[in-house]
Amino acid sequence: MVSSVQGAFLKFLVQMSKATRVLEIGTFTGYSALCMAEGLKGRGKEAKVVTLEKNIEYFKVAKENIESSGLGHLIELKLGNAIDTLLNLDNTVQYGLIFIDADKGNYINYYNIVLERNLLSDDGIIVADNVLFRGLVSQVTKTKETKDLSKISSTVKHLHSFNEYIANDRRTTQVLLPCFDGITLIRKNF
Ligand SMILES: C[S@@+](CC[C@H](N)C(=O)[O-])C[C@H]1O[C@@H](n2cnc3c(N)ncnc32)[C@H](O)[C@@H]1O
Repeated sequence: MVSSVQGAFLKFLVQMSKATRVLEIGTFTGYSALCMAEGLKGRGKEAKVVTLEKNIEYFKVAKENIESSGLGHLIELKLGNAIDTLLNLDNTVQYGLIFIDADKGNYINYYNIVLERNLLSDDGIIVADNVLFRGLVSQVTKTKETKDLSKISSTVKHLHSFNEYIANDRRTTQVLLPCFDGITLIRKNF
C-alpha cells in the first residue's frame, strides 16, 4: 500500500494531468484509489477511477472503504484477474493515468496490454510502483557479475526485468524517480 505522502503525490499527478479517467491495477484496501479519486473532483460526470482487484476479501474491504468515503461515485471496482479484466476493458475509453501496483511478475504484461490495447490516452502517463523494491533491485545488476542470482527473490528479479524491458522500449519515454519505493513515470512516444 502506498504511504500517505505517495498518496498525496498520486493525487497531485491526477490534478496536474488532464485525466478524467484513471485506471489502477491492484486495489488492496482502496487507499490509493481514494487518493486518486480526490484528484478527480470537479472533472465532471465522466470522471472515474477504475480499479482492479483479484482477491475477493480485499475487494470487499475496498468496497466498504470506498462506500463509506463519500467518493463512491468516482470509483468503479472490478473483481478478477487484472490480465483478464484488461483484455476485456472497453478500449474505446482511454485513461489519462494508469497506476500499476499489483503482482510484480505481470508488470511487463500489464504494460504491454495497456499499450497494445491503446488504453493510455496520448497525453497520459503510466505510473509503476515499487520499481526499486527496498533498494534490492540494484543488487540484480551487481550479482549478475558474480553470476549467483539464487539468493535474489523472484519479485526483485521481475522488477529488474520490467525496468530493463521498458528502458529498451522505443514506444515510450520513462523516468525512474528514486523516491518512495521507486516509482517510474512513462509516456508514449510519437
Ligand atoms: C500493493 S497492493 C495494491 C495497493 C494499492 N494500490 C494501494 O496503494 O492502496 C497489490 C494488490 O494487487 C492485487 N493483485 C495481485 N495480483 C493481481 C492480479 N493478477 N489481478 C488483480 N489484482 C491483483 C493484490 O491482491 C493486492 O491487493
